[in-house]
Parts: sequence; structure tokens; C-alpha cells
Amino acid sequence: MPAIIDKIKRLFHPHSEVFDHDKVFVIFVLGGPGAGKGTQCAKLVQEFGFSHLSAGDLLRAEQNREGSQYGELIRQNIREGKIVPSEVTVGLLRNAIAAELEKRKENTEQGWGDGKGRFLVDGFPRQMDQAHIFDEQVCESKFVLFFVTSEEVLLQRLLERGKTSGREDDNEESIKKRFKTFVETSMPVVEYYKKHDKVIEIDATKSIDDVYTHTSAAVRERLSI
Ligand SMILES: Nc1ncnc2c1ncn2[C@@H]1O[C@H](COP(=O)(O)OP(=O)(O)OP(=O)(O)O)[C@@H](O)[C@H]1O
Ligand SMILES: O=c1ccn([C@@H]2O[C@H](COP(=O)(O)O)[C@@H](O)[C@H]2O)c(=O)[nH]1
Repeated sequence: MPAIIDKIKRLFHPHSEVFDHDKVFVIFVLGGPGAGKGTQCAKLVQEFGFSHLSAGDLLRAEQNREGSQYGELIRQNIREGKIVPSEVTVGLLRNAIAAELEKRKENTEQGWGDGKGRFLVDGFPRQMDQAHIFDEQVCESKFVLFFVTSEEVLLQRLLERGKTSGREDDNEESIKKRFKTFVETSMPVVEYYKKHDKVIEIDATKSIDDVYTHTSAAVRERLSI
């Protein structure tokens, strides 16, 4: 939709979505840092043809994009385990969804084509305002996959990943800060969706394949396939 029409529409219907949730199927993927969200998303992409949008990956790409006005802001927040201002992340997600729908508009396989699509929005929403903005103004999410395990397990996984990931926040100091932000700022989002019966909780302590058995079954049931 041309930007000007979009703006006018929004003026009269401030809560109208950019993407129609009857056509665009959005699953939020949440869990503590290192719970295995990205790992499980990669498997869901293979089985069900989702587009996987990691909010963290989009932010890192924007941070490294030459000329970005947000580069330094993103770098500082990520290093401190803090949440980047919502308008930045929502804007990146919105652009990524639009680009993917455009790219796959001719391909009618696995729930795609003609404005339809299915997305895993990984590591988002991280705080309550993001949940409201996305559901009301971008596209109403269908449900939340929530991966749960202990902080000890998370810490071990992240320290191990940190040996090769090159991520500036995969070190003990940043990890502890990320845990704090997760508990204080992101858990209220999970609680909010629980109250709305939208959370599927999955034990992420088990092996990758065991976790995926549950993840796949939950998604299959809700996609009605
Ligand atoms: N079930 C599992 N058992 C053991 N290791 C796992 C499991 N799931 C993921 N891992 C490993 O743990 C690390 C973190 O996994 P992953 O990157 O998928 O987590 P994440 O939740 O996406 O993390 P972040 O929130 O930091 O982006 C990776 O090295 C991954 O290979
Ligand atoms: O919605 C979001 C998602 C992420 N961040 C920041 O990015 C890092 C890394 O996120 P991962 O999901 O672990 O890749 C996170 O700690 C936040 O600093 C964000 O601000 N908003």
C-alpha cells in the first residue's frame, strides 16, 4: 500500500492493522536468552515454510548498516541487555514482513501468495508497549510459543555459544543483564498473553529434537494441517 494511503487510513482508524491477520499468520516466539528460540524456529521454517524474523538479528543488521542513524543506540542497548526503543524494532519488523510478502506473492505454497504468509517473530515483543503496538497496528498475533528452562541451563548454553557466535552480548556480564531485563520487562508480556490464553509453554530443557517434537505438534494443531 502506498505510504500516503496508509497514513490517511491510520488517521481515521488508529488501530487498524497494516497486515490483515486473516491473511498473515504471526506467531511470537519468546523465552529467556539462550532458551533455543532460534534453533526451534529454524526447524519450523523447514517443516512449515515460515519466514523467521528474529528481532535481535534485524537489530544487529541495522546496527551494522552503513549510514544507519540507530547504529550506536542499538549497540549500546544490546551490550547492556536493554530494550531498543520500540519504534525502531517495530519499524524493522514491519518492513521485513512487507518485503517477504512481496517476495513470495507469486509463490502459493505453504500458506503463501497473494498477500498471505506465515511468520515466526522471534524474541519479540520484549516489553508491553511492543505487544500493543504490534497487535494493534501491525498484525494481530495468533499465539505465543514460550520456551522455558532454568537460568543455569541458559547461562551454560550462552557461554558455549559465545565461544563462536561473535556476539558482543554473549559474555557473562551482558548475559546477567539480559536475564534481569527478561524477568523484569519481558515476563510481564508472557503473563499478559497467558491471561488471554495465547501462550503455549514448552519445556526447553530437553534435547533439541525432543523440544521440537512438542513445538511441531503445537504449531501443526493450530495451523490446522
Ligand atoms: N534443547 C537444546 N539443548 C541443548 N542446546 C541447545 C538447545 N537448544 C538450543 N541449544 C543451543 O543453545 C544455544 C542457544 O540457542 P539459540 O541461539 O537457539 O537460543 P535463542 O533463544 O535464540 O537465544 P537468544 O535469545 O540469545 O537469541 C545455541 O548454541 C544452541 O545450539
Ligand atoms: O525486540 C527486541 C529484541 C531484541 N532486542 C535487543 O537485542 C538483544 C539480543 O536479542 P536476541 O533475541 O537475544 O537476539 C536483546 O538483549 C536486546 O538488547 C531489543 O531491544 N528488542
